[in-house]
Amino acid sequence: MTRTVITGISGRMGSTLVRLAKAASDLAVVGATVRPGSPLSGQDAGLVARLGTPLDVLAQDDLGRALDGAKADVVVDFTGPEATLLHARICAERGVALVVGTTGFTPEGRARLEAHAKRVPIVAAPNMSVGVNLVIRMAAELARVLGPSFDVEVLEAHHRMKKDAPSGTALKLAEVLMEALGRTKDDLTFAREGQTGARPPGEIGVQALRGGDVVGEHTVYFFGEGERIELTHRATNRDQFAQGALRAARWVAGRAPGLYDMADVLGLQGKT
Ligand SMILES: NC(=O)C1=CN([C@@H]2O[C@H](COP(=O)(O)OP(=O)(O)OC[C@H]3O[C@@H](n4cnc5c(N)ncnc54)[C@H](OP(=O)(O)O)[C@@H]3O)[C@@H](O)[C@H]2O)C=CC1
Ligand SMILES: O=C(O)C1=N[C@H](C(=O)O)C[C@H](O)C1
Repeated sequence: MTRTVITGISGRMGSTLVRLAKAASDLAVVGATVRPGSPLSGQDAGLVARLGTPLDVLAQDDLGRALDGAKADVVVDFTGPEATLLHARICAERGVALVVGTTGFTPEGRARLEAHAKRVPIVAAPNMSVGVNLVIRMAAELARVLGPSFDVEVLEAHHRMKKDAPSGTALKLAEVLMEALGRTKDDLTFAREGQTGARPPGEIGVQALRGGDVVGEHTVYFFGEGERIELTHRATNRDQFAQGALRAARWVAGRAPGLYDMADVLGLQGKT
């Protein structure tokens, strides 16, 4: 049984995680948190996560308090960069493994996460869906085989409430495409406007759409002469992200300290 604490349980991902963890016979939800000062603190986690039934675990507005006496194996965190870094510090101090789905870290924030991962095992991935992680690998393979004569563009679409852009997944796609094509960050173009001139060879475009209730869509375009390839993933609900995160939670509990990603969890070997 993997004893699991879930943070941010009133959120879109937090509430999905509570529902799916409760339904899993090999996971026990032993703690849950909401934002500091939230009026939901002290209420039953099942009700806060809108399950309609109690969980017999009280939501706390502090991860330290949620961990007290919980004997947790792992914390699963989909909140925001600042909260996640605080949670990572608490996990490092307490020796508890962590799964991070949060996106939008600055390079400095990412470095702080790496520092905490020297003390405890952390799985961090911008997208926990198994399907998306396979798409990421396929994108790299297509780029390698098609080569520099194809123009590569990444397009993502998300709901109107998303706080960061481009999505963490789009940035990860750009990173693996860059590596596969031998390009650098200087080749990334995040928006176009005005007299841009002809598309420079080697450019990788990354564009973001926001609106409505779009759960998450990513397309990598390979534009060639006389043909074009489009590699698309569309999420129609959040369950696959949460199932991937719970798979990571089972996998990371008891591992050696280190920063892992979903490729490690899924056993995907070799270069992306
Ligand atoms: N890796 C993946 O597969 C996926 C990653 N994501 C990422 O996960 C993150 C969350 O997304 P989403 O669920 O849509 O966002 P939401 O805004 O719906 O949920 C975030 C929750 O975190 C809570 N929160 C904020 N600060 C704290 C804190 N200090 N302690 C506890 N709870 C806190 C918020 O509380 P309040 O409501 O009071 O503000 C909110 O309930 C984003 O970074 C998103 O990009 C999303 C989907 C998949
Ligand atoms: O905020 C979201 O909703 C999502 N964020 C992740 C990202 O930034 O890549 C993953 C998913 O597409 C949903």
